[in-house]
Amino acid sequence: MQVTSTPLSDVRLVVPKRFGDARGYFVETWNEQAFALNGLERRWVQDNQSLSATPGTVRGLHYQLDPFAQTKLIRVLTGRILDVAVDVRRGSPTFGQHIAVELTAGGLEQLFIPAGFAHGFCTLEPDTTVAYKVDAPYSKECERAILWNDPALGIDWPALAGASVSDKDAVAPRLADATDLFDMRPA
Ligand SMILES: Cc1cn([C@H]2C[C@H](O)[C@@H](COP(=O)(O)OP(=O)(O)O[C@H]3O[C@H](C)C(=O)[C@H](O)[C@H]3O)O2)c(=O)[nH]c1=O
Repeated sequence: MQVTSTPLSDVRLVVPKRFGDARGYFVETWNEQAFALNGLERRWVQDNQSLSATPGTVRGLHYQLDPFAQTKLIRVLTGRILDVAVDVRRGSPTFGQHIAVELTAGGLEQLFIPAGFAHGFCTLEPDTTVAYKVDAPYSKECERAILWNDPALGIDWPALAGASVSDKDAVAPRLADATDLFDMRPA
């Protein structure tokens, strides 16, 4: 398993070892010991999966507040996405900064996003299926969103981004207007 850092502290790109043969391949998509050895131990409590039919579907940018803040481990089962994490922790040296990385079914790449980051993606192919583990249960009350195409974030979405967006995501506040964020500043 290969784990690489990203410009956002604690956000990691994970690529599991692929055992290929004439039939195809086998991978361990998650292994408690391997993840713990890389400082990525989490007690996953929920597995999620979404299918997006239209290329250019954008889901996000979402996060949950404490006590249901979530670490997420994202991978693509079919298709391709541009996966984005935005630091929404006031006081963080990278507050408002993001990373954008392509995750593909064929490449087996995974993105490990700790709590404190808003997460979203744009699908790049039809019928893209995304699966992700979370270490806290869904909480509608603690769920928040920031606007996916907030110009201040400077996310270089592909031209097709926004072909399909939920009503909720279309009216999310810009980061500057968001009231409920994480806070790393000293009390
Ligand atoms: C997230 C979630 C949703 N739901 C229900 C609530 C809605 O009735 C329905 C669709 O939810 P939503 O439109 O929020 O789904 P997405 O837009 O794919 O949201 C996800 O997209 C971005 C990329 C994320 O990182 C989040 O994990 C998650 O918010 O599923 C549940 O029952 N459990 C859940 O854990």
